[in-house]
Amino acid sequence: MIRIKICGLTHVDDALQACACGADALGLVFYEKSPRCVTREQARAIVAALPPFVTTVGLFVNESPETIREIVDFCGLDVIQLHGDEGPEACLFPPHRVLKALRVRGEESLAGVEHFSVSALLLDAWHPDSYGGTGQLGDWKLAARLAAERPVILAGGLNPENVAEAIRQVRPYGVDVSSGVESSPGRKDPALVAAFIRNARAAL
Ligand SMILES: O=C(O)c1ccccc1N[C@@H]1O[C@H](COP(=O)(O)O)[C@@H](O)[C@H]1O
Repeated sequence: MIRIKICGLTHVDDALQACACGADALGLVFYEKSPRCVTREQARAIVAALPPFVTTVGLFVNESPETIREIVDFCGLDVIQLHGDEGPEACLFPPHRVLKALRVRGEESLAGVEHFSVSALLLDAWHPDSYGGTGQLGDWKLAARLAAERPVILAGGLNPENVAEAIRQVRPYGVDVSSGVESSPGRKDPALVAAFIRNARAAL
């Protein structure tokens, strides 16, 4: 069964709509340079409004461990997503589960992945000017190779049109989408979110 994460929520109503469509996880971005960045207070209000059995993920880019722990505790987040240049030793937050994002640009981007003791690797597209949320398509061939060995969450440029084919080719543990289901940066389009989840579930 494919797990689906909708990332970059900034409003309670968008988050509830994603849950109503069957999202397994919701991502909240704590990176000031992102157009999807939320304050701790906004994130806490979104988490508090969610129904049970939905996993909340806090996304951080090169943030200090102390700040990450503070935010995770304050907001009641379930999972930590590290989407910057964090090395293996910076990905340990017991007892929290961690997703480490790798921005893939060729084979060498995956050198040393065996050193990451994380719940899953999230494979995103590489972009020269941005850490993520760019809508740039990832490398599905490399992702498929890694997904055969360990849990991989596929991200980067997914949308309702390509998500089923991506799942067929890569066979990931889960998929993650941000810009591909937006009406504008930070706001989700209800029809696109519904179509993304429907098409992902219909894959395979
Ligand atoms: O969403 C952002 O603004 C963001 C900023 C910094 C790092 C990661 C970010 N988002 C993550 O990027 C990938 C791919 O996004 P997209 O679907 O291509 O728009 C995804 O994991 C987002 O969670």
